[in-house]
Amino acid sequence: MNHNPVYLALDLPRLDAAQALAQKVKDHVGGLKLGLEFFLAHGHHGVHEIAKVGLPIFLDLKLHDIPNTVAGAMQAIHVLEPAIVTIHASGGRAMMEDAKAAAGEHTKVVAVTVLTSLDDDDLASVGVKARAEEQALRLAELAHSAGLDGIVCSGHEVGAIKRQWKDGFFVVPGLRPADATLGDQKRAVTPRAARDAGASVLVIGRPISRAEDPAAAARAIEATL
Ligand SMILES: O=c1ccn([C@@H]2O[C@H](COP(=O)(O)O)[C@@H](O)[C@H]2O)c(=O)[nH]1
Repeated sequence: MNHNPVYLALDLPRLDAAQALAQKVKDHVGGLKLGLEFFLAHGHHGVHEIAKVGLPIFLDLKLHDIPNTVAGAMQAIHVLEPAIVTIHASGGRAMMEDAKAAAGEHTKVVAVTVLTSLDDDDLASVGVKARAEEQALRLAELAHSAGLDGIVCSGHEVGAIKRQWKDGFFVVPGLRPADATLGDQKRAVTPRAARDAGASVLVIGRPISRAEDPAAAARAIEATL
């Protein structure tokens, strides 16, 4: 894997716009993340097109269903050879075990613990009594014991999780340079803080994609790491 830990989230509905953005920033990021917005619009063809840029592809599909269905979905994307795929840890141990068993050997399967757009009050409103950090730690432990490669969590809890899972692969989104707006992210830290706390991959979207000069924004973030 490229040593630049930044993966650009290509959350754009148009394939040509996503290709153009990827070309602009490709020398300043280590990989490209394609999420539901892109994959539902462009499917396998879109992934092949973005892969031509030459960077590792992260398919952020956040699969969450019964084990048999998630395993089938993993098999369906096997041919795309993604570097990283996400599933939801709250889908449970059997779902995570079956997802990992169905993934290609070069694909890292990582489980989303607590979305970075949620805070303690949001968790309480869906019946989770634990605080975000406690819940993320619990789900990270479950993902570890299910044999996954790592987890997705915020920069607030990655350090604590890494202390329990020393060789885990930690994907951290919800990153904002000090002067950037949060938008819908509630548990945000700076890219540097996340890296210092032990993140393996730094996922960054709007601070680059919505910048007037995305390449300059990516370069500025790279310079802080
Ligand atoms: O907990 C999570 C899991 C995934 N994401 C994804 O990361 C990017 C963040 O984009 P920004 O524009 O930098 O906020 C986006 O694709 C999310 O789907 C996340 O934010 N939090």
